[in-house]
Amino acid sequence: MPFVPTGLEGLLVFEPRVFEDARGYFFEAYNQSVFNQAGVHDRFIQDNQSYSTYGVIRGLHYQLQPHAQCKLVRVLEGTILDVAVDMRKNAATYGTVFTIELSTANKKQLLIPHGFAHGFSVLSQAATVLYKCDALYNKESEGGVIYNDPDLAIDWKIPEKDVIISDKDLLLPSFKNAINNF
Ligand SMILES: Cc1cn([C@H]2C[C@H](O)[C@@H](COP(=O)(O)OP(=O)(O)O[C@H]3O[C@@H](C)C(=O)[C@@H](O)[C@H]3O)O2)c(=O)[nH]c1=O
Repeated sequence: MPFVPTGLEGLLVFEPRVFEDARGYFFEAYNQSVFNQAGVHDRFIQDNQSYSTYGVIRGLHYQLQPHAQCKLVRVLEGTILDVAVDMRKNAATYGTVFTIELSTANKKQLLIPHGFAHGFSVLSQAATVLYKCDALYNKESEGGVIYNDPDLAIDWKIPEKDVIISDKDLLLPSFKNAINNF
């Protein structure tokens, strides 16, 4: 199975089989049947793509129910540190931070179920990130957690002086405050 468990229920690393030959490589970036066979039945209805330069941190973001989004994240160019935080109050892994490098080279994808906050930092000179979502963008239901929350203490692998982050993301609340409204 091309899915690797992470220890957090529903959070999976997808490692596609890559066919290499003299021309280059080929792989199925997404095949609904393969996901279904692994018990993943999310129906993706929106694709997002963003480009960011080194040091950019986007996140941590989520949409509240009933607009919660499952995300399947992959990198088209560069290397990112992808970060998922378990916000599910009744989960054994509530409050756990999971991080993984996703890159053009390793072709790994992260499947993030409902109930997680998501963000990433750009470790390469630039990165183009594509992620599929199972629910549409809904501005009113957007929420998030500040990237440097002291309880989560995430190592984004970017020196503080190099961090580039949106004004909007700098206003995000702490994990403790965000979880009250989650
Ligand atoms: C997320 C999103 C944004 N937008 C618009 C709103 C805004 O004007 C502009 C940029 O939005 P943001 O600053 O929120 O983009 P960004 O900070 O890249 O937001 C994304 O971050 C990553 C980590 C995620 O997990 C995503 O779900 C999403 O929240 O794009 C859409 O039209 N559709 C969308 O689905």
